Amino acid sequence: MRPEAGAVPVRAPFGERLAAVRAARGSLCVGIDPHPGLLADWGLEDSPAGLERFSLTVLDAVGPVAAALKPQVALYERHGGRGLAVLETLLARAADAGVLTIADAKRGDIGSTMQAYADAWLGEGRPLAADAVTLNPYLGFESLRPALDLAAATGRGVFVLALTSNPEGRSVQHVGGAASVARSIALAAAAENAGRGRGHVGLVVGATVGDAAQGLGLDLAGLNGPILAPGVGAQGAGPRELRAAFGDALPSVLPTSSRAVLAAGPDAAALRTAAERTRDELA
Ligand SMILES: O=C(O)c1cc(=O)[nH]c(=O)n1[C@@H]1O[C@H](COP(=O)(O)O)[C@@H](O)[C@H]1O
Repeated sequence: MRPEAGAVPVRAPFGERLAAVRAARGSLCVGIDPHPGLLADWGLEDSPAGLERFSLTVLDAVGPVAAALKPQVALYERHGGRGLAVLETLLARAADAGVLTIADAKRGDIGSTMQAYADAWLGEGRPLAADAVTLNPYLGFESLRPALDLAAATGRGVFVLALTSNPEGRSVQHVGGAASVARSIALAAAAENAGRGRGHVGLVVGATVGDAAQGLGLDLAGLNGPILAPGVGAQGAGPRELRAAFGDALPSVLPTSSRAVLAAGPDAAALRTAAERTRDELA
């Protein structure tokens, strides 16, 4: 059972919990992206019932061999309230099973509204609260303050977009050269984590970004927090791309793959094997 809203959190800081899970299960994060085409491939309807079967199958098959599961919330939102109810069920079942969840919601808004997003995705006892949430800093890193503070207070984490895996990201994130937008986000995240054992403020840096992090002077090894690296598999990144993108910071990286692992379903054993193989190839 989840604690009531307002109850004192009992969990350890997110960075500590993540480190413990990684030591036991490795570093792969598997995205749960129930695209209509994948549901069809699995013989499931594009409906809340299909979504639930898909989500819980991935949880049971992959949860025990992954560092975290990352549901992409748009693929639940497109089913309206019943889709969000499935996401709620998935998050609750994962919490009961001791599987860490990162809600890929990419939220970001002016401070007063950000407070509501923070409460929705990180608030104690809230139905959609995950262990961590992805955040979009386009309104300014400091606009994320409610989520940064609530995550710290509740033992949860955030992953702030810095260098995204899509080619269009550079038109915003690389702007400024030596004082790039991406570097300013990385510096702000590192400042949040300073003085903490293992920081709760992570960054999103795509596995596909090549040498952009070094080129723009991002000190990823000095972040003192986790780095979510989507782009493994379907977007073309593998072990070589991860090494090139992260170098010394690799121990902090959670390589992240969705479609390439999910395509192995619906058979649970095949799904688990695909996740283990991906994890071990990247280790
Ligand atoms: O925040 C994310 O998760 C994310 C950031 C990013 O830079 N690139 C990126 O692909 N993602 C998400 O990661 C997942 C990638 O899925 P696959 O390409 O199927 O592995 C999708 O849910 C994306 O929305």
